Amino acid sequence: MTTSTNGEFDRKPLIAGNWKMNMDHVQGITLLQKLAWTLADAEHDFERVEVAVFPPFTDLRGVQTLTMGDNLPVRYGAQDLSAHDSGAYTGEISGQFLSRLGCGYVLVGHSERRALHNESNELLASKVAAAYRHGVTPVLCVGEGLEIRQAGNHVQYTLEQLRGSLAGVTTEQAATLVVAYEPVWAIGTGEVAGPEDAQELCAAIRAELAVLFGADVAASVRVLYGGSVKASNAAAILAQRDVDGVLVGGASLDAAEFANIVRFEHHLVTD
Ligand SMILES: O=C(CO)COP(=O)(O)O
Repeated sequence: MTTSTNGEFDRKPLIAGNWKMNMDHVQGITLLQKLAWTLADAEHDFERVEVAVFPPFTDLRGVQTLTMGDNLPVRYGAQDLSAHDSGAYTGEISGQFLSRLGCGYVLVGHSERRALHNESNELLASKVAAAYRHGVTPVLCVGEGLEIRQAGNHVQYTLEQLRGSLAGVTTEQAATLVVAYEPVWAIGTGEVAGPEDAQELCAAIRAELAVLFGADVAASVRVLYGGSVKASNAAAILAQRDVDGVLVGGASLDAAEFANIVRFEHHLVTD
């Protein structure tokens, strides 16, 4: 993403909040209402900078009712989905259900699912396929752990995850894809990747997408950075050419802080 002199972006920035396993359905509604009021007060232009939240599954019906009832311009998605559409898969959630709940997006392959639930690139490729089958845009998460970074293999490792998790995706599907680069060592640690680190990997991801799907698709895919993003560091990260948004964990649970990340352009001058 660039912020050229006329203030136009190459791609519409996406500021996404991953609530993880926080906020029950009552708390979730309060948080979303606060966020919507704060952004409305600030006259935020949602056409210019898109906003999406990723609440727990149990919040999604309430989020749908609120956004429809109050006509909120905030988009939302789920944090995971099943590779299957229906059947004997106890505890799993179908992409079809997410679609019916108005989810525009779904996270696929968050590092916490890769690590805690042994989700492989092969399984994630089936989840990506399931998301497309039901018209929900996948936000594919990739990123390396500390040891891989220290060994200097972070680019190679991340691109392997990307290729493996996108196996079977068509060029047409890829045009709507969102990728989130989230280095595991920066998640929830307060250790944010420097803007140059974020740019290096986001650019490498875009270059790989060009190899896989062609330059036009690569130019349209939004690549986000995630890992300890806050209002105080978002603007510098988002000023990088290939960073088209951020995926925010902890700081998305505070409406005022998250709204300030959404309004990152207003911090560009002062940061
Ligand atoms: O995992 C993340 C978003 O998906 C990042 O989490 P934090 O912003 O809490 O580091």
